[in-house]
Amino acid sequence: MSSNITIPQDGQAITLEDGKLTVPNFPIIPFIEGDGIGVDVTPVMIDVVNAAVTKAYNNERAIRWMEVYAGEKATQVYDGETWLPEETLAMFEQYKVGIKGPLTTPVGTGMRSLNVAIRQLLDLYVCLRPVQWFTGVPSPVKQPQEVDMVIFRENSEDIYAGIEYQAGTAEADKLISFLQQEMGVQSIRFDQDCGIGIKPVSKEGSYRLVRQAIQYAIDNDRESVTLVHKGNIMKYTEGAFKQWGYEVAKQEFGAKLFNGGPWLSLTNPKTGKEIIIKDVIADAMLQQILLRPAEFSVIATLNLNGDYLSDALAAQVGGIGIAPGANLNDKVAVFEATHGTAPKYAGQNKVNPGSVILSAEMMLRHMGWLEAADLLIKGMSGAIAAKTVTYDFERLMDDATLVTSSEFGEAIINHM
Ligand SMILES: NC(=O)C1=CN([C@@H]2O[C@H](COP(=O)(O)OP(=O)(O)OC[C@H]3O[C@@H](n4cnc5c(N)ncnc54)[C@H](OP(=O)(O)O)[C@@H]3O)[C@@H](O)[C@H]2O)C=CC1
Ligand SMILES: O=C(O)CCC(=O)C(=O)O
Ligand SMILES: [Mg+2]
Repeated sequence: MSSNITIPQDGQAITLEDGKLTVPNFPIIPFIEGDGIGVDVTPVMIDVVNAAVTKAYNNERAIRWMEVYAGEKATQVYDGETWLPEETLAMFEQYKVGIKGPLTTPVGTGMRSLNVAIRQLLDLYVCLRPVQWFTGVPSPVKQPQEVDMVIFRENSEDIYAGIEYQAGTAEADKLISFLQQEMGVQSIRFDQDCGIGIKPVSKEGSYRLVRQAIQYAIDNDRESVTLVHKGNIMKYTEGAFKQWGYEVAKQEFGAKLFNGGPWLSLTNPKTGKEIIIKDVIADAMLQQILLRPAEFSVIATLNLNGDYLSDALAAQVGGIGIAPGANLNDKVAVFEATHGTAPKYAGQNKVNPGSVILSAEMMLRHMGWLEAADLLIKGMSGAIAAKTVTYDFERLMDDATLVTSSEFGEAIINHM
């Protein structure tokens, strides 16, 4: 099949050797615009990043953006039925660092999530979502400055694996019969017209996620890693995740019992400080993050818990309009907003582009372009402090000036 992607001729690929990225001065970065509000936020992100890079490095460095396709735009560019072209995945793999806008997933019917498919097909097993407050952002909590957490959400397993059968199908009936007849299951309350799903959680998948979370705590001088799970109810999936999390802390990082256990502690080899490894059951965690946010720093959790937790925490610091994220493995990184396609606002130049812009800030840091990343934060802080904000913040702030998505981007650039 011929390609629909135009590779910038004046750019070079980012490469990886012995786990270290080599970033040329004119790197090619693949991006997916995204469905719905993708058209409102992604072009603003590109303008803001270009401005930060130009300001930081004059014209000695610049990103060569390369559009790749997924979602509705892919169906327009390809043959009408291709939602996630193979060459899109191949480009992310080849160019090592990319970024994407949100993609629509129909509810209760239709195809499975393209966002989840990208993570699974590229085995981007860490979903990294930092949650931090910017001074002046309206928040429903009294002390949003106490929220400073980094979520490591397992991104390749759990019920997001998509092993799920619709009620009334031969597959659902077969699986239910197997469970009842061969496994002695008696607890399926209504076995007629019953949908059924499976939740795979492995030792290897849990180990690699928690390993990254602990390493992050070491590298970034964080005081704790909290394993969040629902292991009292789902003993051999969520409970096993907790067990394996403690195990990896002991076996690979030398963690020891803290005050007689069950929590652990280890000495950060870089700072000599203590890092506590603890666990909290997921429902209790959702109240703890509201009542005692200062007690949590790095969080490691399974896919569904991480999805819920990241939106709940985002609300405490201004909402999903400003919450960034990244999907990572040891080779490839695809940065991505936390929010979805917000269809009711699509094409209105209204929503907050902050989430994908801050995802790009994480991307610049990942590339080692720290000066540009810092400028981006400076611009965002300045725009918020000047109260030139999009509708989501404006409706909660006194005396704020309401701006469009693109005007917010301009305000960020003006404050760099
Ligand atoms: N990674 C991805 O690509 C994701 C995709 N999705 C998909 O997106 C679609 C819509 O999902 P939905 O549950 O409605 O979630 P959305 O995140 O799209 O929107 C929910 C609400 O969040 C607020 N919001 C979202 N984005 C912004 C923004 N940039 N600026 C300001 N406010 C924002 C709006 O709140 P208000 O109404 O208060 O203004 C909006 O109505 C679904 O198909 C879903 O599967 C969902 C999440 C992630
Ligand atoms: O893929 C989707 O449609 C939703 C995914 C999601 O909510 C998330 O990753 O946070
Ligand atoms: Mg989500």
